[in-house]
Amino acid sequence: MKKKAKAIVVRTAGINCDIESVNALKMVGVQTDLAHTNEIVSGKVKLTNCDILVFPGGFSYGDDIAGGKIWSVHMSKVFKDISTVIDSGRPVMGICNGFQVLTKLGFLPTNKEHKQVASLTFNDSGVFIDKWVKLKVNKSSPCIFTKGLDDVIELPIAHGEGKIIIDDKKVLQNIVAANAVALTYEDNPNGSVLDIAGLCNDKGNCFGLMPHPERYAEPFHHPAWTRKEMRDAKAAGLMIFKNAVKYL
Ligand SMILES: NC(=O)CC[C@H](N)C(=O)O
Repeated sequence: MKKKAKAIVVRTAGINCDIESVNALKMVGVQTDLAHTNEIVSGKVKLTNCDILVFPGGFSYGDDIAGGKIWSVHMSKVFKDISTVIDSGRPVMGICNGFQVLTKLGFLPTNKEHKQVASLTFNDSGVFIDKWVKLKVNKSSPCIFTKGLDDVIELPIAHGEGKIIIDDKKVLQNIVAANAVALTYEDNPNGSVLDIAGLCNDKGNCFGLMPHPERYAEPFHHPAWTRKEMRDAKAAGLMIFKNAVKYL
């Protein structure tokens, strides 16, 4: 892509990782607009005008009903525009609360009817988990965001509803067959089926993940950053954003 890529980061009441997501995109050279959900629903901001679309993490509408539920109802008013962006192959990422939204809208996992076939619900432990975790990268996945990452990366998680549940065995089979599980937990902290931490669509351009890549955009974001090897390490979270640009 010759011209500077343009991204839209969507925010709404209760979102708290929007600025970090904007920052990560700017760090990889993307011109990024932060748009409120109301501006998008009213038509003031058109989602189809971006090259990269990000739904960041947080506690939209206070996690009322379920994490991401109310936000997904608002975003369903521009369902067609989100579909257009995804179907055209542009990178779309839902981080944590954003992943809950993409799932509740029926964009993840891939299914032709865009029905909700999965959900993210309460962690098995019943408590909010906030810690750094090790994640295995599925090298066979079509996910454009995880290309070239190390076999195992570290990112922080911070969620109460990170357990992905999928009842339909066919959906599970399709996910496995398509290598849609791009990231798995080494030590499943929430009880997710298949240890899923990150899931992409069949084409690999739409990606939802519970860990927070925007919170590891600089080596010093890592808790062990004062150790020489970590100071020199590449921040895995930033690589995920960089991959979106590389793909364009
Ligand atoms: N950090 C987040 O985006 C968390 C998502 C949601 N509020 C949860 O607790 O599950």
